[in-house]
Amino acid sequence: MNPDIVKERQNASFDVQKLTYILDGGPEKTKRRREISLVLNDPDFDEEDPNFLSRSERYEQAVRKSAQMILKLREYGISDPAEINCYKSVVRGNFHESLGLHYVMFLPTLYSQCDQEQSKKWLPLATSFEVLGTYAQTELGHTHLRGLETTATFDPTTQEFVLNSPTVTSIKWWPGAGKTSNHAVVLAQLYTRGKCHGLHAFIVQLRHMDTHEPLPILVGDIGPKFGFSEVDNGFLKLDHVRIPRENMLMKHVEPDGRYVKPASAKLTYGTMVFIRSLLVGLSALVMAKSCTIAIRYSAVRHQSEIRSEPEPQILDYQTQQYKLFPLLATAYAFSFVGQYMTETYYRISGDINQGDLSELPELHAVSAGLKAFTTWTTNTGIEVCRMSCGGHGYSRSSALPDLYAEFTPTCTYEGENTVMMLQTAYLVKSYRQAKAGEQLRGIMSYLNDMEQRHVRAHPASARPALVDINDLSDLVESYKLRAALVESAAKSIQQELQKRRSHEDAWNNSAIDLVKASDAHCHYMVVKLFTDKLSEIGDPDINLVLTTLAQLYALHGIALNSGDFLQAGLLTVPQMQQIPVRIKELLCLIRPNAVALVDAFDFPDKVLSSVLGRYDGNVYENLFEWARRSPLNATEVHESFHKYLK
Ligand SMILES: CCCCCCCCCCCCCCCCCCCC(=O)SCCNC(=O)CCNC(=O)[C@H](O)C(C)(C)COP(=O)(O)OP(=O)(O)OC[C@H]1O[C@@H](n2cnc3c(N)ncnc32)[C@H](O)[C@@H]1OP(=O)(O)O
Ligand SMILES: Cc1cc2nc3c(=O)[nH]c(=O)nc-3n(C[C@H](O)[C@H](O)[C@H](O)COP(=O)(O)OP(=O)(O)OC[C@H]3O[C@@H](n4cnc5c(N)ncnc54)[C@H](O)[C@@H]3O)c2cc1C
Repeated sequence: MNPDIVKERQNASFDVQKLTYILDGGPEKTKRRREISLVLNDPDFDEEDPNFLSRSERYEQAVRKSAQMILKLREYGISDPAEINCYKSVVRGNFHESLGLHYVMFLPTLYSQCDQEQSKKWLPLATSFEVLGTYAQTELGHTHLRGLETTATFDPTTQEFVLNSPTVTSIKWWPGAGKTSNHAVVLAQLYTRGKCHGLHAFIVQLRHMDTHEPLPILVGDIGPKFGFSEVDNGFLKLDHVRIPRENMLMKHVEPDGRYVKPASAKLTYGTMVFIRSLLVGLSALVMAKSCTIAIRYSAVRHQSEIRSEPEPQILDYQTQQYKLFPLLATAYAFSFVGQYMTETYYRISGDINQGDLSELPELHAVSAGLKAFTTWTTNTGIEVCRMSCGGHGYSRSSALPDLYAEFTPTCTYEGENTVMMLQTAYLVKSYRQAKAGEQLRGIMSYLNDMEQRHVRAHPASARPALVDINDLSDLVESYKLRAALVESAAKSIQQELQKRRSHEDAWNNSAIDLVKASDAHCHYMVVKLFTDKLSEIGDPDINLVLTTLAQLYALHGIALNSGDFLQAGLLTVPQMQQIPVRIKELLCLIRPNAVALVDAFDFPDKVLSSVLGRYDGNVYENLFEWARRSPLNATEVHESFHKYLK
């Protein structure tokens, strides 16, 4: 064990184990997660580092691993969806898998959209992996759902739907598992009796069940990408492909071609809401991994000098702390927001299953906004962690390049982040409702007292200094009032309408304000949920260290967005000048606990897959060993010497 890291652990002021329990949701859950993590000792999962393999080898390795995972899940009797998720994220490490989409999109779509008869047919096939599925929605030319071109036309004479990609731009593009899957959920515009009824989901067989040869359908892999090398993102061109009427999910077409409206057309989009909710938790996980790597490495890396003494640990540099500790605070904040998002998703989808759709718009708005907010923040955070590791952060051995490349598409898939932020129609609607005197419930209820607060851009000098920057509840209140930026967005729309612009143009001309409002709303939610969590934590040592992190998260966010807080008169200039001073004090308070705080995330070394983030801190000898495994070192003299240099 590296002596620096031993010393760091001795300095901790709290019980790491107890904090792990809080993150997991209780000691029982930690125990179970650790039991599941033991699978890492299984020799069947001993693999070469994918960074030393070609794309085709990586794909093959991932398929082998996916198949092994399925067999082991059965062998160990793991069937609870949360446990399957845990098991898979342990085994998968930092990479995605070819069968990932079957689990996260295909199966959930079947679970939520099959009727009884369809469930009876498809669920046994899909859960036994005879049917391997993908989710084909996006097209070469479109992702906006109303604009999708693929058609499904009902033919009552044969009781079939005819699926067609009428143009090049309508070719399905991106769906994972282009080479792996034999079925797809295809999203297409439904036509029956000559009328279009909008987007619906259909199950389409793509490949022969024994030979895996494609049916008369063009299907394949779209080629190498920024990351996701293990995943065979695919294309799919359908040329008047016929499927039985029973393959339409939720069956909205009667045998005579009559269309039966669903309770809400948006239920077809349910799988996206599910994944967006999951991505909040994934952001927390990846931020936590990145911080673990960068903070442990910063504790064992010595460089330059502060005083004329031996080289200090780089974690002692104030600037290093300023780069990393706000991200550490963010990892904790997002962990609690992830827990909230999961609970909210299951609560509201439970109500939806019982026929109560009243909270669907809020679930959609919250999951879309938090997905965008947390993935954007995490994406930039991983890169800060990588940079903070200097040159070694650039090596794939650090895992940070892989974490970045695998995570960055979360800002794009399941709804491009700007587009997701623009799903703020709900916010503006709520604002208008509150202004009209309606009492809002839930997370939007803060808009109820907007009129009394009069939060508007007028001189700060005309306002009382509301905020004690050392008081978390005051900071939460400031974020809440800043979230009233929605008022500016609503006003911008109003002004555009007064200029006789159409509603659509008024919306587009106010889009920057709308995204800002949405961002401020999400930021408020994160600060509030983090602060609320503190009241549940009885252990005084843990409460203290998490309170310090929550204060840092809140103040750092104000410092980054100082213009908003000053403009709205929520803070005075002298208070704003106090914030950097307080932030520096908080960095000093966090410093002795930094390593213990990342230890509490409890990532086994094999899951982190990072030479820099090793628990024992023995970085240099392992970096050397890792480099020696590089395929370029397989021979002492590379063949290119004989071919070109000699
Ligand atoms: C510790 C915990 C660890 C947890 C770890 C968990 C591990 C999980 C691993 C997860 C890894 C995942 C790996 C996945 C691999 C990649 C998967 C990628 C898959 C995809 O990308 S699939 C394709 C996704 N595509 C999109 O998301 C398209 C985005 N576009 C849209 O959604 C729509 O076009 C848009 C922008 C919403 C507009 O919709 P549209 O209907 O065209 O527009 P309207 O203006 O007509 O809207 C009408 C109305 O409906 C409301 N609306 C829209 N969407 C929804 C919805 N989903 N639900 C409810 N309501 C919705 C909208 O707000 C409008 O409301 P109004 O009241 O204003 O009428
Ligand atoms: C790794 C990966 C895996 C994927 N897996 C799947 C899958 O399994 N199945 C599937 O169906 N799809 C999948 N996708 C596709 C993914 O869902 C889309 O890429 C995503 O929805 C974004 O759409 P787009 O690529 O068309 O971007 P575009 O919508 O073309 O975005 C391009 C730019 O235009 C801007 N823009 C677009 N619309 C608006 C607007 N209304 N207002 C303001 N700005 C706007 C965006 O902000 C962005 O800056 C995957 C994508 C990736 C990268």
